[in-house]
Amino acid sequence: MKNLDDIRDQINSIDKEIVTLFEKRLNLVIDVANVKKELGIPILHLNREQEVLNKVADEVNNKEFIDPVQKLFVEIMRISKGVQTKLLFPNNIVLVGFMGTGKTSVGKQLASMLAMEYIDIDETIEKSQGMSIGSIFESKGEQYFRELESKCVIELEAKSSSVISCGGGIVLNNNNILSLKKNGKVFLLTAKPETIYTRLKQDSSRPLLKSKSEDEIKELLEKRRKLYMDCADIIVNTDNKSIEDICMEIVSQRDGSF
Ligand SMILES: Nc1ncnc2c1ncn2[C@@H]1O[C@H](COP(=O)(O)OP(=O)(O)OP(=O)(O)O)[C@@H](O)[C@H]1O
Ligand SMILES: O=C(O)C1=C[C@@H](O)[C@@H](O)[C@H](O)C1
Ligand SMILES: [Mg+2]
Repeated sequence: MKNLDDIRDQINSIDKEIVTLFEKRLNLVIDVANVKKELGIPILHLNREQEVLNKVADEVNNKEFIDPVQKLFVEIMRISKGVQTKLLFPNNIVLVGFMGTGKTSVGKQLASMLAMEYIDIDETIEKSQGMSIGSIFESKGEQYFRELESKCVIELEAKSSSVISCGGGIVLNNNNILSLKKNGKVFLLTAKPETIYTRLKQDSSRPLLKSKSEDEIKELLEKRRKLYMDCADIIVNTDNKSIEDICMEIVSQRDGSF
């Protein structure tokens, strides 16, 4: 029978090799990020992950280990992408815009694509209060919600390299925008009133839009238009675009300071 200590010694020495190799891999990942940055090459290479998974599967001797090896590489690539994006996106990506422009949908997918932390201000408030936004508006009033929103924004000043999806009314208090801009680039998502109406007509979770007509949406949008435009670093229209296309547009919009 094999000696347990001997086996553990072998595992320890393999772990040491893994650490050395992983560190080497991470350094190469950083090199890739720097080259991409310098040459302006798109950061995301969507087929690359599948190529790597196919390649490593070919390398496995015991075919029963293909699944665990691929799972390991999914994680290795997720961590590597996180290291790359920390370098390429040191700032937060802040998504603002009217209700239904897709801040939450786009933010979630963007964070996953770039392996960045995802923060949704509405969801953070709902979690901290143990109540839906509708219930907060109903039981405590809009002003109370706005105070929670501003408190949350101040706490987010400590964040970096995160995707932050704001609530639609974040622009109503300019101090919110000043805080978010300290560490972040503000992307304004836009959509036509008819698009917003179509996206949200079945959804009753937004107290300010409950059973509102397309014209009423248009009116509220007009009232807020200047606030949205004034805070935007980059504007991304979302009409007739898929969430994935919007994410790719945001990633490709980065500039030197981003
Ligand atoms: N580009 C898009 N194409 C089609 N449907 C979309 C698109 N973006 C968002 N939607 C849909 O619109 C609805 C609202 O989207 P989402 O919750 O992401 O908006 P939001 O900007 O976060 O709104 P809020 O300001 O209320 O937080 C969802 O049902 C979502 O699936
Ligand atoms: O535009 C707004 O004022 C709001 C948008 C939502 O994200 C929520 O924050 C809330 O429903 C208010
Ligand atoms: Mg949202």
